[in-house]
Amino acid sequence: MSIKRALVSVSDKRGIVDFCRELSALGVEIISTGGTSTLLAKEGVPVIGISDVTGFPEIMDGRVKTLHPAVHSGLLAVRDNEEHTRQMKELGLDYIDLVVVNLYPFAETIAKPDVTYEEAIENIDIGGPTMLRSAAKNHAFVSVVVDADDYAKVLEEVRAGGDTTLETRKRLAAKVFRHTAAYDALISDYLSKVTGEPLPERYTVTYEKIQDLRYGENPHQKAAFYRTPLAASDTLTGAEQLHGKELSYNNINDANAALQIVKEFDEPAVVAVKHMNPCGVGVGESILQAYQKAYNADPVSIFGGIVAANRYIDSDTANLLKDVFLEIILAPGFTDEALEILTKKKNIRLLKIGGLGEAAARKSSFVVTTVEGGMVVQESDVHSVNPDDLKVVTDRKPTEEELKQLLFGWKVVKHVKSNAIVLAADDMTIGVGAGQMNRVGAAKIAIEQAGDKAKGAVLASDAFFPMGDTLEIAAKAGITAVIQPGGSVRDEESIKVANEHGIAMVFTGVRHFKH
Ligand SMILES: NC(=O)c1ncn([C@@H]2O[C@H](COP(=O)(O)O)[C@@H](O)[C@H]2O)c1NC=O
Repeated sequence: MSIKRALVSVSDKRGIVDFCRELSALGVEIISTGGTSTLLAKEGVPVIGISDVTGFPEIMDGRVKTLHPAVHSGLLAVRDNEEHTRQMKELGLDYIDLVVVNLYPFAETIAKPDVTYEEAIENIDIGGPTMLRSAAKNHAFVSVVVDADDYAKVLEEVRAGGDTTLETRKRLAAKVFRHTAAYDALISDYLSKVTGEPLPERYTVTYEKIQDLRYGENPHQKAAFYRTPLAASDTLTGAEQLHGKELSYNNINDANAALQIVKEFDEPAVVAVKHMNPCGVGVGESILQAYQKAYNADPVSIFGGIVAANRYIDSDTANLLKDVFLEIILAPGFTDEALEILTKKKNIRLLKIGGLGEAAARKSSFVVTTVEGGMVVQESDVHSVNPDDLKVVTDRKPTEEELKQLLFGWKVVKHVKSNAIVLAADDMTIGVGAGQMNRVGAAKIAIEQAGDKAKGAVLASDAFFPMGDTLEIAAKAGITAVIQPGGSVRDEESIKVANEHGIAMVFTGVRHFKH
């Protein structure tokens, strides 16, 4: 067999003229639709209009142009089936051996901030996917190209043997079904959101590959990095890497964790992360001051960590950062001087992430966690506490300064793996107890890390205290104020201990488990 007839109908017209010119030179007859055929004709590529094949005009603003038996019989006929061949002859139909189609730009359309519902709907391609599916189903005989990156390979094979190989056709068909599935997933996602069904009976999401990773969490695990087609610019998937080697799987997770925490703050803030937990968080009047606090919070753990800042990194901050071994620094940007200083370090990765520090309310999205055989999906935890909603449950109210530190600690503890306790003082974390199997254990770790600094500091707990023991050790360490959700049947026990030690305690009414 050889490719004699191709149907070409593309929205993204990059590379199409050269591809068709070559095909034509190889003796392939080109059939095409409205805009594509106009372009080909203008560029001097011989082309037959689709209406000449269907005997039917392109109608309804292009809604119906290739949806015709003359097209789909030509694509779907099983060439070695006598009955199919007989029917084709009887009806005067011709085979189509190659389909080159890419679809209306639905993703780009709905990404536009001012897109109307009508515009989105009009950009749902119907004829294109129908041709792609027909051709892909019949890949035993028909070649189908949905990605301009495959033009070269197809040409190479047609040049060499008049047709593509069955192996290539199978590969192209699989790619088509991935493409149409992703296209439909995006449409269904858009409509589910419009109709207010974010967790429908079928969860059809689509991701596109950013890059293969060298390995996963460990060197024996394969891994790749994907993004949703509509990822916001202030996400890791939208980061611009300014310097350094490729991100690793662990880098991506850690950087993402750092990013989520730094987004909590409107004022200059710096977050240092190790193994997806914050080891140091600081806020200050400048990014330099915030970094100094984040560093001093735990000068040991920051080694080999990831640092996220919500302001430009300046030269003073860069001069301090350069002396620490860090995997990544991510920030909304770096001054030229800072870049000059930091790019001297070969092994550091510098990421620029737009939109940080702009104090925009955090948008809720959905977080997927796989379990063997399935997954669980939940809204992301973007709850932030309003100081007016805090309930003082102790005899003593927190002072203004205590309240400030409590709210700071609360923003951080939300991002620490449960059970989580964070001690804070002077706008920085001084002790982080993460991922413990009991709350008092997390408190012990945080208190031990803080040492003498625990005296006069505040404590934030991601969930309520099931008994009074955590308050006991907090009081012993010199903690003066506590923030926690409340809601335990034994809240009274903790309140009693707090009152006995003059601790001011507030309830948020909201829990921030993070597993
Ligand atoms: N309606 C149809 O029969 C139909 N056939 C092909 N298309 C699409 O029309 C686009 C190309 O249009 P044009 O050649 O007019 O620029 C392609 O994205 C193709 O997928 C169609 N459009 C939408 O459904």
